[in-house]
Amino acid sequence: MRIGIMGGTFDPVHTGHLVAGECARAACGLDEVWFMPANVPPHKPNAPKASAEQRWEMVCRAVSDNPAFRPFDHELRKGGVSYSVDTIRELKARYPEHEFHYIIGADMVEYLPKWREIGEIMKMIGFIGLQRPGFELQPEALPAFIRPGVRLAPMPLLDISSTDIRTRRREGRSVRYLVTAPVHDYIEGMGLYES
Ligand SMILES: Nc1ncnc2c1ncn2[C@@H]1O[C@H](COP(=O)(O)OP(=O)(O)OP(=O)(O)O)[C@@H](O)[C@H]1O
Ligand SMILES: O=C(O)c1ccc[n+]([C@@H]2O[C@H](COP(=O)([O-])O)[C@@H](O)[C@H]2O)c1
Repeated sequence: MRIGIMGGTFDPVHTGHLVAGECARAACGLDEVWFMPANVPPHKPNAPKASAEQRWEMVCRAVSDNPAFRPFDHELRKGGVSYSVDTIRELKARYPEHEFHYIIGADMVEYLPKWREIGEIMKMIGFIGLQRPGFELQPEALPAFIRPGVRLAPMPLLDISSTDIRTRRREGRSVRYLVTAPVHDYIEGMGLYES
């Protein structure tokens, strides 16, 4: 099968992530998209606000109504810092029958040259890049060894981020519809991201 890996901190998972996964699936003929929360994201200076268990629960709730979406706990189970080079190596060894593609938003496309062992990663997997407000998708600006490995998929610009959702919650503002209803219920029920 053709599998899209949607990796993220998902603190919390939001509608932008789901639309990105769906647009990548449709544009690139993916059979499934696996939503994989990072245990410790490699490049974020601050630890996630929600626990690994809470981020996992939100991802499970967010994808539960879509048969083509799956929550995938590989990096949470493994623990430690979630370097993609290790994850991709492990996935290819564990699932030789699948063809993997890595789905990322425009901010991560810009950041790709800084990923650990990016040269090795580009030999193992292709990326699907999606537009995101505030970031230019400029494949021509990427180093020559990365450029051919990044395919762009169209997506309506959605100015939604986990940071904004956490800020809204801290300020007592609504996040309804920025996250799915089951995720919204969970955030409210647990009092997540309140001041
Ligand atoms: N609105 C969006 N449109 C397109 N891609 C997105 C969007 N939000 C996140 N992504 C992509 O989803 C992946 C996971 O993102 P992440 O979990 O860090 O969410 P985030 O909203 O960027 O979080 P934060 O605001 O906490 O940094 C990344 O590849 C990111 O580029
Ligand atoms: O391996 C790396 O060096 C690396 C650097 C930055 C991001 N990533 C991965 O990219 C995905 C999106 O990251 P984030 O932090 O925006 O949620 C997530 O799966 C990260 O583990 C990976």
